Amino acid sequence: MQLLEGKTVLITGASAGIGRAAAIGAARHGADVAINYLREDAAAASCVAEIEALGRRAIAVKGDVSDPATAADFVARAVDALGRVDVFVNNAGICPFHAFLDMPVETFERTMRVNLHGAYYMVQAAANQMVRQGQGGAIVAVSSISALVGGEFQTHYTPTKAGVHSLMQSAAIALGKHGIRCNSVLPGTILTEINRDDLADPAKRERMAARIPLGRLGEPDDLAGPIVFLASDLARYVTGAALLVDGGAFVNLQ
Ligand SMILES: NC(=O)C1=CN([C@@H]2O[C@H](COP(=O)(O)OP(=O)(O)OC[C@H]3O[C@@H](n4cnc5c(N)ncnc54)[C@H](OP(=O)(O)O)[C@@H]3O)[C@@H](O)[C@H]2O)C=CC1
Ligand SMILES: C[C@H](O)[C@@H]1OC(=O)[C@H](O)[C@@H]1O
Repeated sequence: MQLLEGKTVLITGASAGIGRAAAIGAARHGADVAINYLREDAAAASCVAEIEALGRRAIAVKGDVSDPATAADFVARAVDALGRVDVFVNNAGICPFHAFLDMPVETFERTMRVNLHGAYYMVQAAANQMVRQGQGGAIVAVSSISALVGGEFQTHYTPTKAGVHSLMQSAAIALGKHGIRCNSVLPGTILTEINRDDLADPAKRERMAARIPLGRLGEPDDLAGPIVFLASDLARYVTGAALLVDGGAFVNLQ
């Protein structure tokens, strides 16, 4: 069953990791896809090629989500190329691990600007396009288990993920009257570039894996299904919700 047949999906931060898996997952379910990315031209082009090989249309638009102008540009170029916006996935994010007491101001501010401000500008631009189209839509934000729990070296990061989760709750209220649903996914620890250095320490990696009832750290593709589901009409009465995708890590106290 193709859950996104005939839909156009926009995804930020989709040259790699979770965003890329979601982009390809959406294409497998029949969607045309526009991806945003920051630096990796070749990776973005290969994501586009993979989507086209599935028989779907795709474009890649380079831009820094922390710049408000990027949001308007991404949506406008996606509409030019693909015609409309049915689904928006806010995924781009960074997590430069650092201790709290000597957190550099630039690291704190950059993390806030990319993860939270970027989400705000992008969700707002996508929602305005959906309202103009007048046929509703679905917005899925990639928050995190870190919206609910802390991390010693993530004091700048976890508040952004709580903020994204909260943004989806308020946007669900603001946009319900337009038929636009807003939900978040809360991934646990997923093996990507964002945590490659952090998990290079075998002891930490084992400790993280040991608390997961399903017995392994996550892979980007573990997020594709939940994101496609929330984006699809199967979830037509789901809005303001948050779906943990963590192998059970959050509920595993003892
Ligand atoms: N991996 C994990 O364990 C978890 C991740 N998450 C969240 O998932 C999301 C994706 O992370 P993940 O796939 O792991 O990370 P990756 O580092 O693998 O991918 C990050 C993606 O975001 C893009 N990106 C980074 N900064 C910007 C920016 N300023 N503007 C536009 N694009 C940008 C990158 O583009 P490029 O490479 O081209 O520069 C890349 O495509 C993040 O929001 C993260 O917080 C949540 C919970 C757990
Ligand atoms: C990057 C981390 O490994 C990852 O990011 C999150 O949001 C999770 O909480 C993990 O800590």
